[in-house]
Amino acid sequence: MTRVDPFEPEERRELAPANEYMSVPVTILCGELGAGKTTLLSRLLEEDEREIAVLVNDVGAVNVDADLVEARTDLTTGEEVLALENGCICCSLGGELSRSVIQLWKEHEFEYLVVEASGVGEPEPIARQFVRGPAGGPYDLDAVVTVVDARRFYDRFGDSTAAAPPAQQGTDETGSRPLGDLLLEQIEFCDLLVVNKCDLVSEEERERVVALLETLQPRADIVTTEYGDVDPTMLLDSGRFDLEAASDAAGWKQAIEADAALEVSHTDDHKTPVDEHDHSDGHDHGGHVHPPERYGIEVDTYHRRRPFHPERFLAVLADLPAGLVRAKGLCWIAGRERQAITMSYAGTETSLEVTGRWIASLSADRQAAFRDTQPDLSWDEEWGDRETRLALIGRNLSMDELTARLDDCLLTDAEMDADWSVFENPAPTGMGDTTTVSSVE
Ligand SMILES: Nc1nc2c(ncn2[C@@H]2O[C@H](COP(=O)(O)OP(=O)(O)OP(=O)(O)O)[C@@H](O)[C@H]2O)c(=O)[nH]1
Repeated sequence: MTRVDPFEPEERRELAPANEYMSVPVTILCGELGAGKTTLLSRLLEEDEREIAVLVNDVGAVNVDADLVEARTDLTTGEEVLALENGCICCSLGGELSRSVIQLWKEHEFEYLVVEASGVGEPEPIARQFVRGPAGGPYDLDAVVTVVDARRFYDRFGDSTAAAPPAQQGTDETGSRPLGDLLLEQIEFCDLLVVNKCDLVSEEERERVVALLETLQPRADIVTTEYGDVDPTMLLDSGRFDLEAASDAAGWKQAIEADAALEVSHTDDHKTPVDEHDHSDGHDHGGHVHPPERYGIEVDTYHRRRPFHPERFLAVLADLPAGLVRAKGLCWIAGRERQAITMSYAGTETSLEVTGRWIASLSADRQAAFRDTQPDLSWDEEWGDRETRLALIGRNLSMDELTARLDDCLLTDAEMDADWSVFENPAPTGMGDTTTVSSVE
């Protein structure tokens, strides 16, 4: 098997201040394993006249992608393929990725760089390398593009009432991996969504996929296609990327921010936060901006200032309704008074991860410092900023029922006065620790 080696140096360029050279535009291509990234890329290399360098990263020793792309690429005329062989881009950030792209830039003349992120790479840290990292000098991030397999996406999220999922067609050599957060993170952090394999879905199924994607990611443009047949101008030099906008683009994040903003606009009403069940009917959306409800797709938020009983909450997480597509946000679990825990559900599993500390668990000085910088932070005299605020995105499911089930997990008044440390508690404790709960169908 021939492999494209890290290149023999031809002429070395030296890094100079950014204004002394034209930075090279970069498109990052993400998407689940087998979604069609390589197919799309091969077409792009064929159709675009420019000299395009390609950085492929893949997990595992055999870098099939690099070989495939190489076979379609004429290295002598300038299109270059560099394989990152030592694992995944996102695990070697700041190290191998930056070194590789800078080395590539120094040693080769090319007009455009495409980074094909493996199906398991998180797009945001990769993108940040090209904005804030050392690669931000010679490169200019133009767009993050995520390729979605329409068939597989529909089968996972499209319609829970369908009798039996259609047989896998085409190409699913990787088998059906449990859908982790990653697929949705790739959808939620991008500028353009390419819905590929549309030959394997009906028109109605395709429309449902698009409607769900629009809900999960209201900011991205969406194009539907077969065999990656996308106009190269959609992917290259599109000028779409904006780090701040991309970081805030996720539908769940927007729902939570709208909910929090609504609360701020209603502050001054001196509620007793511990007893505040402000969405108890599940429909108190006030001024939320929700996408039009199509195909039964709905976005809701759940906000409570009373902790969950750990065992009851985990039992509900193990039995979430099939129509729930995405749930994400911070939760307050009794017995974890320091840990701000992010709950993230993406189709089959929920992860609970300690992603920070409640400000209320810091020293008085540090609390004051944080609260000075966040004047809008709602604060309870007894519990401070501890709260649960989740975005819920689903289709054909009763949000009222889900809300009621979550409410049953909240501590009762008697439990509020009990010793919380005696609860059986599988929730994570250390920063970065994660507990994963699989939904039993
Ligand atoms: N039916 C159908 N098959 C497609 C389409 N696009 C790509 N394929 C096939 O799907 C398989 C996977 O496509 P790739 O382009 O290798 O997917 P990838 O995202 O690069 O996959 P990884 O490298 O594993 O991450 C190949 O056999 C393609 O021929 C499409 O639109 N329709």
